[in-house]
Amino acid sequence: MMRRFLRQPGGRLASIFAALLFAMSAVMGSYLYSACQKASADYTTLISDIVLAQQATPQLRAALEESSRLPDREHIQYIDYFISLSKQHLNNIQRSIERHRYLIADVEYLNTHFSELNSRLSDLRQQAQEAQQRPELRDPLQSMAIEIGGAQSWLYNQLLEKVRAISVQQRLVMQRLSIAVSALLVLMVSAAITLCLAVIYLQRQRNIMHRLMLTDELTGLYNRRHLVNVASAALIQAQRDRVPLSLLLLDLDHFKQINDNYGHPTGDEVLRQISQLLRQLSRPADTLARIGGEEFCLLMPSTTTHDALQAADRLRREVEVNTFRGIDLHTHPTVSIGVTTCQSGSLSFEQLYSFADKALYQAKALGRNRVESLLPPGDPLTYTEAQACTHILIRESSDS
Ligand SMILES: Nc1nc2c(ncn2[C@@H]2O[C@H](COP(=O)(O)OP(=O)(O)OP(=O)(O)O)[C@@H](O)[C@H]2O)c(=O)[nH]1
Repeated sequence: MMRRFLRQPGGRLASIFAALLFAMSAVMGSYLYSACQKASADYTTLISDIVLAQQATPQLRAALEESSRLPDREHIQYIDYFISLSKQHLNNIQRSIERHRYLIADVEYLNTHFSELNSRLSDLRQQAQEAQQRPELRDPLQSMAIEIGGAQSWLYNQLLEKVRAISVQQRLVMQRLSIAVSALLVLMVSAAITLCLAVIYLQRQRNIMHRLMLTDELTGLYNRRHLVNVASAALIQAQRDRVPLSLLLLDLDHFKQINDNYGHPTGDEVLRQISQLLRQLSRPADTLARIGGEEFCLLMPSTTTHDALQAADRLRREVEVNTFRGIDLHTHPTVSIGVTTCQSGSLSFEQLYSFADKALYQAKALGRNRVESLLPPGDPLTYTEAQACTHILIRESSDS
C-alpha cells in the first residue's frame, strides 16, 4: 500500500513534505538540546570560578595573620602568592562574564567593584612588601586584609546570587521554549500526517470514481464505455499483429417475462447471477461487459470464428442448464448470441458491433436460445462458411 501511495504524484509530494518536516524537527530538537547543554555548562564554569575565588579569600587572610607573627621573607612571598591567586581568580571571573555576556548581562554594575578590588589587592601587595622593612605597617596590613576579604566576600556573594537568579530565570525560559518547540513540532507532524491521510483518502476516492466510471453498478461487470475503449485498442493491436479478434453479443430471451412474473428485484438478481456465471466462464484475457438492460458483450482477443462459436455455444448451454435462485423452471432464462470476427482489415468497434448485432437479430428471429454469426465482408471466412460452422457446432452440442 505504501509503495502504491509513493507512486502517486500527490503521495510523493506528501512524503517529501513529511520527510522535510521530520528533518526540520530533528534539527530544531538537537539545536535546542545543545543550547540547553551549553547554557548549563557555562553556568557551571562561572560558578566554579566564583567558588574557587571564595576559597582563596580566607587563605589570604590566614597568610596575613601568620605574617604578623613571623614577618620573614618567606611569609611575604607566601602572601604575595595568595594575592596573585586572588587576582587571577578575579580575572577569570571577569573573563567568564565577558565571554558569556548573554548569561549575566545585568551584572555590568559589578565591574567597578572588580576593578576596585583589583587595585586594592595591588595596594595590599605593595603594603606587604613595605611591611617587610617597616614593622609599624603590619597592623594596618591586617586591617586592610580584613577589609579586602569582606569586600571580596560581598562581591562573590552578590555574583553568586545574581548567577543563581539568572540561571533559574533562563532555565524557565528554556523550559518554555522547549514546550513551544515541542508543540510546534507536534503541530507540524500532525499537519504532515493529515496531509498524507488526505492524499490517501483523495486517491481512494479517485479510484472509486474511476471504478464507477468503468463498471456497471448492478452486476459489477465492465460497462459499455470501458468495452469501447478496450475494444478499440484491441482492434488496432489485432490488425497490427494480424490475429483474429471475436466479439460475442449476448441477449437474454424473453427477460420481460421474468420481470413481469417475479418483479424487478428478482429480475435484477437473475441479471447478477447470469453475470457471475458469464464471468466464471470467460477467459482472463477476454473483456466481459454489460452494455444494456439484458445485453452483454464478450470481447475475445486472438480468437478465431470457430473458437468464438464454440465458446458462444458453451455459454448458451451453461445458461440453459444453470439453476437460478428465485425463479421456476418454466421461466428459466436462455440466451441468444451473435458472433462476429475481425480477421483482417481495419474495422472500428461500431462496425464490428453492428455485425454481431445483426447475427444476434438472426438468432432471435430463428427461435432464440441459439448462436448465429456474421463476418465482415471480404474476410477469408465467408458468411456461409460461418453459418455452416455454426450449424456443425449446434449439431455437435445437440448430439452430446
Ligand atoms: N430487472 C431488470 N430488468 C431490466 C433491466 N434493464 C432492462 N430490463 C428489462 O429487460 C426487459 C427487456 O425486454 P425486451 O427488450 O422486450 O426483451 P426480452 O423480453 O428479453 O425479449 P427478447 O429480447 O426479444 O427475447 C424489459 O422488461 C426491461 O424492463 C434491469 O436493470 N433490471
